[in-house]
Amino acid sequence: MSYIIETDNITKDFGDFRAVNSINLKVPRNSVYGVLGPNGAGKSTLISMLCTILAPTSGTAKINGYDIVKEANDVRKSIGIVFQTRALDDILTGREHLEMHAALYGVPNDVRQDRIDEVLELIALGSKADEETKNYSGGMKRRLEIGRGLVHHPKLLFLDEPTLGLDIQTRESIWNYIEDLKNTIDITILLTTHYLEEVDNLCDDLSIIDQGEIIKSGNPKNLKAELKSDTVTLISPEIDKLCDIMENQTFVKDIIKKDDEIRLLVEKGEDLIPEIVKIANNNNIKITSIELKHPSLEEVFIKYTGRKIGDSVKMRGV
Ligand SMILES: Nc1ncnc2c1ncn2[C@@H]1O[C@H](COP(=O)(O)OP(=O)(O)OP(=O)(O)O)[C@@H](O)[C@H]1O
Repeated sequence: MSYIIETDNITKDFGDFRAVNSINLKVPRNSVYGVLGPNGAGKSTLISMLCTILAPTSGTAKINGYDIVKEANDVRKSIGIVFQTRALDDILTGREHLEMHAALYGVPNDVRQDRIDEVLELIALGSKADEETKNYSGGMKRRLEIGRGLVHHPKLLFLDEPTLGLDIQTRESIWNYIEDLKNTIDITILLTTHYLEEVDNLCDDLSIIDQGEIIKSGNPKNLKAELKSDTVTLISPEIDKLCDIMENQTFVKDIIKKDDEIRLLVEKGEDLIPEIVKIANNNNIKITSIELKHPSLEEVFIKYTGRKIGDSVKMRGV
């Protein structure tokens, strides 16, 4: 497989504090990759090194095949960056922002206008292109910032907390744009976030980073499946009898009874549903409702970090 990002024990110390500790990350081309971690986990420090803004203390990385220290210029040409802090000038129009960025990145004059029109269409801002950005909504501003990161046709786009501070509706519309980008152009997107739904909705693969280290990587579906803790909730008018029978089944790891329902903790719940229905039928027990719930990424995060993503980080040092 070809990787657009490959890091080799990349490490960053600030004085005697180790912010990023020997990270080995491999990001496949043309994917959306999530780096998930609580505040202070080291996400921005890692991204800053990959973008050549910060030099690593030790270790190294290749971006699009180029070394981040020895071939920094080639790395910069290969990437687009959208930082979490908003950086638009209120009195410039959307088009002017894109023109400035295109000039800054040396997009040749003869293709510049076409590129800008192409990006405006991609981020659906064509009709607002000549308005000052002070009149844009939060979501439009964010789309413009993403568009700005695309004008020079990067192979890799870094999105640092792309939906931080946006309301849920705007967040969902940004997710749709990111999804469209991935399907429309030849690009890899690396996004850092502490929103679990963002990773679940968008990312092909993810790494959980905590206290400067990668503690688990994989794709969201497999990471959830690995927890082996599906819940099958059953409702029945004969719940006590059903509970007695289910308690004796070897596939039931745990059982919780609440009012007229029981919850069975099982592995691979979808494979077991026919078996559960058959057992109930054989015992003449009517089931009025059956519901399967897979574990969420939140449960994955708690398993590997020992706490919820919103909780503060532990103190750490070298
Ligand atoms: N220039 C610096 N000097 C000293 N410490 C720093 C510096 N930059 C970052 N840190 C520390 O390194 C750790 C990682 O910070 P970083 O910004 O990379 O985390 P993060 O995961 O991006 O957090 P957030 O989600 O809040 O942006 C934090 O404890 C932070 O205080």
